[in-house]
Amino acid sequence: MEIFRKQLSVVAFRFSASARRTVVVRRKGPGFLMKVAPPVTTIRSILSISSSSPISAAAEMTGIALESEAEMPVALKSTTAIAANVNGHSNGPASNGTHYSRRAPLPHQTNGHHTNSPSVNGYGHHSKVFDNGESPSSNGKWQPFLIGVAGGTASGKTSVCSKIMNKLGQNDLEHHERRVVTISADSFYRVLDDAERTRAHAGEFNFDHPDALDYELILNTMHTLLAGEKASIPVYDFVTHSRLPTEYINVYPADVVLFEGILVFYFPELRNLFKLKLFVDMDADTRLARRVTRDLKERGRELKSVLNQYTNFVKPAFEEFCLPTKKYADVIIPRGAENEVAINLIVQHIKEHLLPLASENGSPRRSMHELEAALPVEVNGR
Ligand SMILES: Nc1ncnc2c1ncn2[C@@H]1O[C@H](COP(=O)(O)OP(=O)(O)O)[C@@H](O)[C@H]1O
Ligand SMILES: O=c1ccn([C@@H]2O[C@H](COP(=O)(O)O)[C@@H](O)[C@H]2O)c(=O)[nH]1
Repeated sequence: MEIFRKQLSVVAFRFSASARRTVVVRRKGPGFLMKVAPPVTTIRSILSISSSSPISAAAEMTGIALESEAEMPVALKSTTAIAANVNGHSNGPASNGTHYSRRAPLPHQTNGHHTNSPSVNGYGHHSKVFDNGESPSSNGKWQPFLIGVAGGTASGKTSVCSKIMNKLGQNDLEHHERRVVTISADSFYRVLDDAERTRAHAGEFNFDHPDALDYELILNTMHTLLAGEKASIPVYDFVTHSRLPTEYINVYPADVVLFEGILVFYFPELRNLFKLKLFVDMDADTRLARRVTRDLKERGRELKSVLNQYTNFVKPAFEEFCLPTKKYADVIIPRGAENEVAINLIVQHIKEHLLPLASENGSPRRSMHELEAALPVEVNGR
């Protein structure tokens, strides 16, 4: 297990320049399959890495090779479903309105003692797990690791987050044990007045403009989670273009928070909260085709209005507000959720953040075992 842990620690973003051959370790049932493979692909063809990223220098130096094996497509969920599913506490339309009680302490947060506060035992000494050289927080206290996931409409942001959650085995865990959560910016569309709602129903409201979002609530929510507290966020209904009046989602403190949305890199203050920024890249034709299918099936739209909205608002706003934020990304993921290799690298990066926290706190390392058990992917080492 220790060997496996060491192998984990050298993958993803800590490639050595000397790594010219790749040991592929694949978990198959209870054992490991190990093999040595020659380089097959360079990291540049798998995912684009921003030149400003601390990752880029390491990647530039390496000829690291990666292998991947196609997986079955994951079940794809609607954005709202994902937002709800992430914390598992949706009180969405089909629920009975019962809210979950406060999240139980995570194994690594208790040191064997029960506490309701995820931030009680300051994790300043874990700063080494942050590859960007920053400590978990400015005051040395534990903070969640915030990851922003941007990209155009229907680029696959939700699907990428869903895959990350699945690969980390988070969807299989009891809700109170989950250490990674996903939140969608779709939950934060602001409340429209009557005139705006009328325009929205006619397909004449610009939901792709930054003003369509309740930015204040977004920031408050992020700061609440960073403080290790529970946040309650609205449930958005795309059919009525409004929040469900009596429903909300409880998001409980987690070690890693994925926040996905078309404009999550647009606002500087929000953008600066992210320790890792991902941009999901997909060509416009594919995105339009997927959006049409999704909006007709899941968002109660007519073809004509989807196309009008796309031409008048979605496309121009993408070019004006979303695409320019691609430059802020640390990692660009071409082909969205199809890009297993890129997603596996990100999963490894998250594991590198989570595993040391679990093992260095005197915890029974249950979470580490759970994460490893849930890892059906190749792991590259030396
Ligand atoms: N690789 C894929 N192949 C086919 N359909 C996909 C793929 N990825 C996403 N989709 C579909 O495209 C639509 C948009 O995907 P989603 O992940 O919700 O994107 P976003 O969150 O960026 O809007 C969804 O209906 C989803 O099922
Ligand atoms: O009431 C609404 C609110 C938003 N939209 C559209 O949603 C997308 C963003 O969601 P993705 O899941 O990233 O596609 C945005 O382009 C808005 O146009 C909407 O149609 N109606």
